[in-house]
Amino acid sequence: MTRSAVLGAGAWGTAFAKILAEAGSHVTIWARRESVAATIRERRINEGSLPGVKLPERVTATSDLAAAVAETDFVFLAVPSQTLRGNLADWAGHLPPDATLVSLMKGIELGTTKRMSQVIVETARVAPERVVVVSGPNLAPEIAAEQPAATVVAGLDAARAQLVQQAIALPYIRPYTSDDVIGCELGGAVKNVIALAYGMATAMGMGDNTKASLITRGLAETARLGVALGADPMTFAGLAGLGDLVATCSSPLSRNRTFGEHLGRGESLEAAQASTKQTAEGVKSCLAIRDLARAHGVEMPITEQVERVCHEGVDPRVAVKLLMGREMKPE
Ligand SMILES: NC(=O)C1=CN([C@@H]2O[C@H](COP(=O)(O)OP(=O)(O)OC[C@H]3O[C@@H](n4cnc5c(N)ncnc54)[C@H](O)[C@@H]3O)[C@@H](O)[C@H]2O)C=CC1
Ligand SMILES: O=C(CO)COP(=O)(O)O
Repeated sequence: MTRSAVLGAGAWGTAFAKILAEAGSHVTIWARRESVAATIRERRINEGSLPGVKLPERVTATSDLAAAVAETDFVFLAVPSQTLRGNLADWAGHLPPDATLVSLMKGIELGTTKRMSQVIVETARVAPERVVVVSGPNLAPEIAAEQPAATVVAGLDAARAQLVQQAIALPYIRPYTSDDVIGCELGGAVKNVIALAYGMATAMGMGDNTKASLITRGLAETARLGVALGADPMTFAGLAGLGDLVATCSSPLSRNRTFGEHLGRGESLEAAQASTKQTAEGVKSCLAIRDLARAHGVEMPITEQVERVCHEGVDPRVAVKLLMGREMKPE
């Protein structure tokens, strides 16, 4: 039987531990707080992150990192993107020498503009072939409720990607493999930014034409950046591109969309942060994605405006006017 560690006891790490255990792994969740680890161990619940979900017997938890990763085949990383580098700096020395490191995160690092797999390679000092990414339309509460969904397992080493695919396949999870790590990671990170815009549009009472336009043009700018970075454009028509974008934008369960709704109601960034507790990755990633796009000479007008609303105090209504008033061009 395989052994897996899930590092990060948030909504996704917890839902993913349930998947892994049901698919046959022994799973240890690492939680930062011992009280969270103890409740998972003793009562098999993580009420703060995934309320009402009972975890299988094969899931245990600890706040001791070395114990969590000991003798594991797979180490799944599910901490907020901006904390990954700091965490891995502490963890790198404990990781088993041949374990596959799997990123479940959807963000781009501030300052460096690196994708999560790049941060893992650099900080854990591992070969890129050891890193696999899982990304797709996978809202944690729906997955925990065992509603059928598909996802993508992307890796440079096809054999490792297939092992991860087998480790998470279930009657309600259909994983596809891919070799497009760049495309899958960008799809996951940029959709959070577009979902912020979608949430703003929703709160401003905008209709379905506006929302369809945002999704479509949001995907266009994601694919433009992806192609500039070497991604396969077809990835953006797949689960990690359009699939995740549609799920995140259309679901009231999305933290990014919900955060955007707060901003669309005229709240400041600080007020929105105070009323939403969980991670809304797009809020920070929009800055990094904007910088990445500028560095590659790629236009990302929606991302630029989301960044201005989030971090420069621009009124979302003004952002809409600016987007609509851009110079005319072919699609
Ligand atoms: N929730 C979802 O539906 C999905 C989330 N993701 C991605 O998974 C990643 C994790 O997100 P969630 O679990 O949803 O977030 P969350 O907000 O539910 O949980 C984040 C967890 O990280 C912990 N944490 C915060 N700061 C930390 C630090 N400095 N070091 C270590 N741990 C820290 C928190 O205590 C919390 O347990 C994100 O990149 C997100 O985009 C991907 C797919 C689905
Ligand atoms: O990535 C997700 C769904 O695939 C979760 O989206 P949020 O982080 O916006 O909740």
